[in-house]
Amino acid sequence: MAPPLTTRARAKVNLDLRVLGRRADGYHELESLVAFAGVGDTLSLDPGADLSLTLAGPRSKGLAADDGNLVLRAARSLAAARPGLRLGRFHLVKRLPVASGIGGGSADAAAALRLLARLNGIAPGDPILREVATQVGADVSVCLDSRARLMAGIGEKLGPVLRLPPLFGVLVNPGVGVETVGVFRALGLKAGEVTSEARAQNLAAPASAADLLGYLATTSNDLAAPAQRGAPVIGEALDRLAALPGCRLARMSGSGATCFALFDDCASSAAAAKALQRERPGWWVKPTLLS
Ligand SMILES: C[C@](O)(CO)[C@H](O)COP(=O)(O)OP(=O)(O)OC[C@H]1O[C@@H](n2ccc(N)nc2=O)[C@H](O)[C@@H]1O
Ligand SMILES: Nc1ncnc2c1ncn2[C@@H]1O[C@H](COP(=O)(O)OP(=O)(O)OP(=O)(O)O)[C@@H](O)[C@H]1O
Repeated sequence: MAPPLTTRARAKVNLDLRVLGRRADGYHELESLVAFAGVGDTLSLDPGADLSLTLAGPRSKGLAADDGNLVLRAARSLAAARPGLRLGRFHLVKRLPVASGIGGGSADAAAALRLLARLNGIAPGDPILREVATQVGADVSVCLDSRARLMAGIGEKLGPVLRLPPLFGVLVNPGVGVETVGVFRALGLKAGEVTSEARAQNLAAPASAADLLGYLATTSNDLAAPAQRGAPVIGEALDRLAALPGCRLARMSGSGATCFALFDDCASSAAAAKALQRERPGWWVKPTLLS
């Protein structure tokens, strides 16, 4: 029997996030520099006639392997677009906190599309993958190849891949689930309202980590304030991160509650993660390279 096909579903980190306005359909136009972490879920696919999903892993509790799971939603959407698509049994090892601003579900959906593409001889660059990804969720498209780049529109417009200098990060989730829809709503924008101009379209890959940190210091995450109003513990996570020795930047990712901090080297990020985990044993704390 052939071994199952396997892929990683890496966490997405929004290094910055500007909300530019709200479209007539209610979705928000964004501009965000996105990077990917070394930590993630693992998805495998055992080819077979019927589509199914099983779950395991430290973060699978509370997540259902039902039709609402983004792995099955992505598979069904691709099957609808490609009649006759070969399917199979998916197995997801869930390590990323659910509803946490690091796109775990989106990464899983993108991973499902990659595995089905491999099984069915669909080329990674086939436009059908991008089309289906965009239907499944705003973040799924950027997770298809999980490379650092600028993301715009509602998440469907992707800039060229950026080779970022290595970033030594720590990811922290203070244990609260945050629903993306509520955070966007809390911005209070009216349909059709424009709040700011696009700014970063011509962003070139920064030559050094210092250049990138310099750029990031001029930006922010516009969703942090509304997310913190709903979940004040996010403010505590940001304060704890900022107080760690060697922290160069502490910021929330996506719609929260996961926050990240950046350090100059691997030893500093590892020491910081260890110290924070000791201080807050109930929080999810991961030192990781962002690229
Ligand atoms: C905040 C980010 O994580 C930044 O990367 C993403 O924009 C969110 O992406 P996502 O979780 O894949 O979002 P979806 O599952 O497509 O949308 C969830 C809900 O968030 C709101 N939403 C999402 C994306 C967007 N650009 N504008 C929105 O207003 C919509 O109300 C939508 O119903
Ligand atoms: N495989 C999956 N993994 C995680 N969440 C899933 C999955 N399938 C469905 N969901 C549902 O999707 C919603 C969003 O989960 P996810 O973990 O992707 O949020 P997120 O990290 O905030 O995403 P983003 O950063 O893209 O906004 C949750 O309400 C969750 O119940």
